Amino acid sequence: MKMHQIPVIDIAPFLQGDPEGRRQVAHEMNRACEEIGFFMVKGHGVAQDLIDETYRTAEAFFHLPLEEKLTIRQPAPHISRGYTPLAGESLSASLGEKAPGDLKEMVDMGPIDVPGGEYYSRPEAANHFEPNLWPAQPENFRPVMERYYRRMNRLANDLMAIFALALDLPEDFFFDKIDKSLSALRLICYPEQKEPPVPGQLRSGAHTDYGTLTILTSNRAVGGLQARHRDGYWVDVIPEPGCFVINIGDAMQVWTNDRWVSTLHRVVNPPAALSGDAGSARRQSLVFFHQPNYDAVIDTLASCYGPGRPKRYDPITFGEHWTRKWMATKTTPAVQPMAA
Ligand SMILES: O=C(O)CCC(=O)C(=O)O
Ligand SMILES: [Fe+2]
Repeated sequence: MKMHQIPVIDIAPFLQGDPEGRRQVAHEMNRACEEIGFFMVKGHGVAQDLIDETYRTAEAFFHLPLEEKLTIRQPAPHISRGYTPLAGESLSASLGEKAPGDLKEMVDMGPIDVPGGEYYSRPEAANHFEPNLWPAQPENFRPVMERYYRRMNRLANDLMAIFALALDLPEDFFFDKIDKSLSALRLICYPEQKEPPVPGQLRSGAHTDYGTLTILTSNRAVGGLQARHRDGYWVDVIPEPGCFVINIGDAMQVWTNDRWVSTLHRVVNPPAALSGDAGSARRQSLVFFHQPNYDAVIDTLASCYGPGRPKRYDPITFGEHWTRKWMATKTTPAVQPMAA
């Protein structure tokens, strides 16, 4: 059966530990990852209050005047921290497709609770552990975002254990590749569109995510997320209340030699008739990109290649893969830096 909709998977039977339930959850996830690379999870155990508080805190930040938001502006293109104003990134450029900047503004945060030490100061670690930039307003921004980041990391670790089972590996197979993860939390606001987009301009251009998996929550505004099925058509990803939308990223596709698909996705513009209608066209999302350690080598799993099925990818460290992708997407700044 083809997946014309994104499947919903209840992971409670996995988290509760009953062996039959664990196998069933892993089986469903394998199917979703083979066919469409997207699924929704329920039974994940994350408190709705935490999700709501994080969403509201992000919303309060985006409602601040631009000058205020620019106080934590991304310091340089190679540093994935801080605020990026409208059209400051073009995601389709990560796949070599030139397009105008995406119609979104965002805040990027990286690893928290970094212990420090030799591993974190090697030349290859450069840029991956930059300090986060915290705004003065809203006042609770930092504790809320740190709490959300930690909880998402825990959920991602649970999902990676399910992925290992789904690939017939020991449950802890991925742990030493993600225990110093480069995961990133990104808050995105796609404002209502008062002016029509220029040709080729989307809310987010078509791209794949770079890491292992992405955990997304968003409102249900029109002008939403679409995932491209392996058979070539676009499927609307409509979030179910209480569920997270999960998609897998490039690292899983390389590890599995294309058995699992790092699905192309994009965020489309709202219909012109709704332009300027703030109530229904503003989209906001909280996106947690789970990403391996910078020195984790992403190399095809032994079970995914062999006679008649050659390796399709050369091994690469995650740090190198991420840097290539990230740097390709940076556009010329749309807003001039403020005068000193
Ligand atoms: O905001 C969304 O729904 C998706 C964003 C996304 O795909 C990304 O930033 O990688
Ligand atoms: Fe994405």
